Amino acid sequence: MDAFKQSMYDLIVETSTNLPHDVRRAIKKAKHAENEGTRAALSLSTITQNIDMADEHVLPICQDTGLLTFEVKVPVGTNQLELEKDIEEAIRQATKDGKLRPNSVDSLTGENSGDNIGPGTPIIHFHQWEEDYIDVRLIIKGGGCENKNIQYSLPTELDGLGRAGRDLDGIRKCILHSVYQAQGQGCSAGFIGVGIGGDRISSYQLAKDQLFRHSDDQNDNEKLAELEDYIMDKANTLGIGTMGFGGEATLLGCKIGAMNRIPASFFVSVAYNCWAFRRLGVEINPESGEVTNWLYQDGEKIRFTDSEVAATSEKKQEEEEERREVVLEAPVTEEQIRSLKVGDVVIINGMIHTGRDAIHHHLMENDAPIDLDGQIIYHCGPVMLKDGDGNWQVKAAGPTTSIREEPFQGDIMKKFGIRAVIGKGGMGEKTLQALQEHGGVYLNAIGGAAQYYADCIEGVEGVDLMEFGIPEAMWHLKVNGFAAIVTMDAHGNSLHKQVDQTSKEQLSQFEERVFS
Ligand SMILES: O=C(O)C[C@H](O)C(=O)O
Ligand code: SF4
Repeated sequence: MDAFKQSMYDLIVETSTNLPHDVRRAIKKAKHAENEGTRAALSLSTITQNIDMADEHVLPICQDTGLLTFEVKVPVGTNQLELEKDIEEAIRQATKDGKLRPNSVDSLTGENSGDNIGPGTPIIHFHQWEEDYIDVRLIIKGGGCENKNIQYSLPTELDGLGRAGRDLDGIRKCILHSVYQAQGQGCSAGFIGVGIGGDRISSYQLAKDQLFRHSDDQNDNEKLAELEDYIMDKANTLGIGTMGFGGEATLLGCKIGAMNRIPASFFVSVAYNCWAFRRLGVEINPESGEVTNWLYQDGEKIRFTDSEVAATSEKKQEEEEERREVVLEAPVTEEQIRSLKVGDVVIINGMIHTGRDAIHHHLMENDAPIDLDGQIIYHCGPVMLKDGDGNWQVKAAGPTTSIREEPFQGDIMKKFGIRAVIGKGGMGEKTLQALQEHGGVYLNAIGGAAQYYADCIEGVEGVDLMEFGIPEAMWHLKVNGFAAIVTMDAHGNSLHKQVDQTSKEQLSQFEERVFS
């Protein structure tokens, strides 16, 4: 590999496996904000444990290694075509090495290109500049948080906040609303980049550009600096918390940029990024292709397993939340499931089977490749690699956003006798009703904790429907000590519904004008 290609490979691997120092600082702060002993605090501990594991094993922090987006600044006269080729080669290699999940899928046929290269993937933006070095910034942003991006066209009416007009106060309302609507589905606590003005496209681009700002920088624009502080303060009172379990840490960072617009349009765009905020940058010598400086790595690197940081929180919970631990092993009976309640922690041993979008779609029309009676389905698209002996190894395996399966989940559970599904972010009314009728339960795993869960997987016992590609196939996994929390039970209770309601009530307290 020549030097530039190697530098790009290093950038990709480092971005996927090692969170930048500024992001680590923000997560540490959140840990101190959470009340000790709560679900949110325990989930944050899993997250920080996962961050350290990914770093130590040089494996993906989250199994969704996202859409790779490069922002490249080059001295005038640099051959951009050469750089593009090298970046693509580096991506191919990182995919082969299990540092990236094959994530590039044909939008019409569903076919996975297998190497992360395809029309539109990766995204590479080149810009020329007057400096004498190359600056490459990379963000790998997963699908769950990308789906929670939102764009507002002002004036508009907002749930809980009323009318948002074409002024700073209307912008304020949109941003607060964007955090509320994301709930836990984008693996909160999250970071947001906000773009004001432009057209629909440039507004979103500006929002994403904000994610390249340093987490602890100060906005040059006084009004926007004030708004950023206000949002950080108020969004963290919404009570959404880690993974939407309720809690004190909902937003880890807020960066806002503004540009001109044309008189008839007024857009506010929000790019939501999960806690697994994977973005890094390097400065490169254009002659040698070597890295001269790593960006976002100033200050000390926080390692969460250090005893001082591991002590979760400064705040003590007044009353310990009641928590029951139940061990489950498939096949699970209806009686076992009906005995579970929201808040119980379930420890799973034995077999679980992955199934996400393509599998759910398939199962609506077809038979299952194995008997699913009493079984547990895991909404997960893992990173898998074959070892030297041709055996599959799990490299990363956290949950995916479950709500996408809402139209199918209840029917599929009933059709095949499935008793439990594990996912993240919760599901809706249709599934909640089916859980009640059929005797089923929804278990929430911690989003992004891909190393933590991969560690619970003792073996891969087989795979079906490989034609859907690695993330979408049905993997049969033997697990030991796989922990998840009951967030929807067979008695009509849903923690997600409850947090949505309370956070909406909280949101409505911010209806009054603040900025004139
Ligand atoms: O695709 C995945 O594995 C997860 C996705 O990023 C999600 O948050 O749903
Ligand atoms: S699973 Fe969660 S942490 Fe991973 S990319 Fe999706 S939103 Fe981010």
